[in-house]
Amino acid sequence: MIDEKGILFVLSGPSGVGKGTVRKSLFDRATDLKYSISMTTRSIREGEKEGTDYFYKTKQEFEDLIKKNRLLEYAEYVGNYYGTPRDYVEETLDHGKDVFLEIEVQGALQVKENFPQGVFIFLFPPSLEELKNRIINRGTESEELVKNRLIAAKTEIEMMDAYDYVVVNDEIETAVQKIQSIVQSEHCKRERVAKQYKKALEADFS
Ligand SMILES: Nc1ncnc2c1ncn2[C@@H]1O[C@H](COP(=O)(O)OP(=O)(O)OP(=O)(O)O)[C@@H](O)[C@H]1O
Ligand SMILES: Nc1nc2c(ncn2[C@@H]2O[C@H](COP(=O)(O)O)[C@@H](O)[C@H]2O)c(=O)[nH]1
Repeated sequence: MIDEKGILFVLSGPSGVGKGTVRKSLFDRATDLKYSISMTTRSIREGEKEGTDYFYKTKQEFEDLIKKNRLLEYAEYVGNYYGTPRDYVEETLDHGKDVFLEIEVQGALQVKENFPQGVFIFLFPPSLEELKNRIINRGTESEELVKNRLIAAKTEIEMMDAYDYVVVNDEIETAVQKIQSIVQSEHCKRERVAKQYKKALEADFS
């Protein structure tokens, strides 16, 4: 059967590289992508909203979700849990809609095991110095947390080869356009495969 499910796109990259900024700019444009809102145990930041940025959970609530297998993937990242709701992603893909995840690397690797047909994009900083400046200037984390996130960034960058695409986030506009191009070309690839499959089926039955 021709696969009519949606495509799963996964965006990762070190903390402060600009994943959230690029994703929001992508979603501000006309897009058919559906964003999967994650669950987290981290505290809500000023300006964030429950159900828009995250679903905020206690540690106990999060561990219950893990036990009940309600998460497609989850990871402990710099002292907090983060995870992707399984039902939302599976149901949306089954309805033929594309899903976009913005998650860290350990979680992305778990997703890759279950969805090898997914499209994995790594957002890379123009330089490590710029990465550090961005996370410090965002001003949302204490000095210690910034330090821990930068330590995690090193390990994350080492895993970059596991991704299908690397996009450098120098100019936001350029990075967003590149991700839009990736989305379009992945659709074209699948259309081509579907056409080839259809042709082979017709030949079989003629
Ligand atoms: N291309 C860019 N040029 C300059 N500044 C940028 C760019 N992209 C993002 N920023 C800024 O860098 C900071 C970090 O961006 P953002 O919060 O989107 O990163 P993130 O990768 O989502 O981080 P985290 O993983 O910690 O949530 C923000 O202050 C944002 O405004
Ligand atoms: N494995 C997962 N990682 C996630 C998920 N949602 C967000 N994240 C990533 O966590 C870090 C920290 O996020 P922050 O909002 O505290 O700055 C960042 O890399 C996010 O992309 C998820 O569901 N699973």
